[in-house]
Amino acid sequence: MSACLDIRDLSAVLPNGQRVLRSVSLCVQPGEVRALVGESGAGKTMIGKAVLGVLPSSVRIVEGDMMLEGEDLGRLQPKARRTLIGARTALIPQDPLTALNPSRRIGSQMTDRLVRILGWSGERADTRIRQLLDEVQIRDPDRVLKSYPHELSGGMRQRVLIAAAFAAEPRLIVADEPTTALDVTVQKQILRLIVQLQREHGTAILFVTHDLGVVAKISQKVSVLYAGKVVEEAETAALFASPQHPYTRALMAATPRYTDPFASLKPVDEAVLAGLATEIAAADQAWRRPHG
Ligand SMILES: Nc1ncnc2c1ncn2[C@@H]1O[C@H](COP(=O)(O)OP(=O)(O)OP(=O)(O)O)[C@@H](O)[C@H]1O
Repeated sequence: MSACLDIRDLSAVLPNGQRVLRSVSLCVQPGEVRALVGESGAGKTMIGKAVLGVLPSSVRIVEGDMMLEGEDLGRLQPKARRTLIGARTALIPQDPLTALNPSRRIGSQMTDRLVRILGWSGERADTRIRQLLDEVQIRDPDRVLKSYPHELSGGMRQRVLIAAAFAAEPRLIVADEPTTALDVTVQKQILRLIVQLQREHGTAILFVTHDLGVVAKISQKVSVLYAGKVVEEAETAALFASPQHPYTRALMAATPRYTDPFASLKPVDEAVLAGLATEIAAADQAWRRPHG
């Protein structure tokens, strides 16, 4: 069986030649949750955007392959690629408010993707959306479907977007810090909901987070990123039991009680960061030689 997502040696650069992704490789099996963890600017969101085909125009992929259920995305024509990505993937974004159009009712926004991208009838889309609203425990679907985004709480808006993401039965969901913009009390409920739906639907998730506590709760495998480079990947339990890379250990040490959302973060050890900078500079130099 092919992997759900197989990224090999993916490098992306800015117009000035700076690499924002450095030979990234990772594989997500069907139904598996893979966490991408790292500090701000590590390139977690960039990987998600590369998979969804929505990289900023200033970022150019210069090397590597991305296979979605065995289909090589790089070999497809742009239209075929968009269709494939639209049918097989979905996004749960970080900020539900900015992800929703403020001037349109929730109902039409939720059915839109099913009707426009997947060609479903309005009736089929409406039935499916109501089914999913029930799964995300929204008990008054009529009111929610008629509401505008600002009329719902942050948690409700994220429930709506989770329902929309699962509605078309994607094979892979990119969840980009889906609880970060929410109140701490709501974060746990939303995380629990994502796990529940992920298990019930057997969907693979690429879960972007800076929070090791979330990694421990949600994922089976984890890639630790720094400066666009995967510095370590492992089964989640193995990573916590025995982190191999000095940066992973430093990241854990910087979050002493990483299961506690109220624990204060400390800066990552500077000597470790200096070592990493040297490692990355050497890798960049070696990479530049054949790439001009
Ligand atoms: N639109 C853009 N154009 C150019 N560079 C960008 C753009 N967006 C992000 N970057 C750069 O790409 C690198 C990776 O950014 P990315 O947003 O993927 O990090 P991240 O790990 O998701 O961080 P955060 O947790 O802060 O979202 C950073 O150096 C960032 O400055």
